[in-house]
Amino acid sequence: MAALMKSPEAILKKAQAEIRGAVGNKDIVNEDDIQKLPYLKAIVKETFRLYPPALLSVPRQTLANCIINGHEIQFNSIVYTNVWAIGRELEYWENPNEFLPERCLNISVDMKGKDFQLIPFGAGRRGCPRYSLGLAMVEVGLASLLYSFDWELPFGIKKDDVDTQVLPGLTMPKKNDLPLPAKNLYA
Ligand code: HEM
Repeated sequence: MAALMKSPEAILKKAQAEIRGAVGNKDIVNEDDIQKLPYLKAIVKETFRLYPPALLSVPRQTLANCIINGHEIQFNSIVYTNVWAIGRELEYWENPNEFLPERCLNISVDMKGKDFQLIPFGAGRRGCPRYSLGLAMVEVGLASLLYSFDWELPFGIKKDDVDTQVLPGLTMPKKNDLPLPAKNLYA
């Protein structure tokens, strides 16, 4: 929501038009609806790229000496993958620090752990085993918020004032709350 509220209003409006068009007057968004919402899915993917909930992977231990990108890694080393930095790597992402959901429309890169430029659910045999459930929870949750409510910034707060700072830790909680007045369309 912070990334959306910081972005040009057209992104939020486009997502809401897509969701409301697909869900109609059904009053509730369910998992089947999500397959008809490519723009919503692109927003979620772009959000996971910029703000992966776990910015470092769970550590791994090497079983043998190896060389990665010219760096010698010794047997028995503990290795962390910086998922946050990979998502902002210029080699893979143009204007990497910008929130641009359009870039995630029609790309083959998915988040299941086989495309290493986007690994918010980790990768390999210890990658997240409930990837599909986690992703569905976020997609249905966000789609429901955008379907049922119109959102605006608190009085006196401008887009540039919305911060995306996070606190350090295993996951990335938002540092400062963003209170958003919501208008329920279906009340
Ligand atoms: C948005 C939601 C979620 C995100 C972003 C997420 C992310 C992750 C990440 C990054 C890892 C470490 C992967 C690695 O180091 O390669 C992980 C592991 C794991 N996740 Fe998730 N996860 C989510 C939801 C869930 C849910 C809903 C469940 C269970 C119902 C779950 C269960 C697990 C378990 C059991 C592991 C450890 C797997 C292992 O060590 O073999 N996750 N998750």
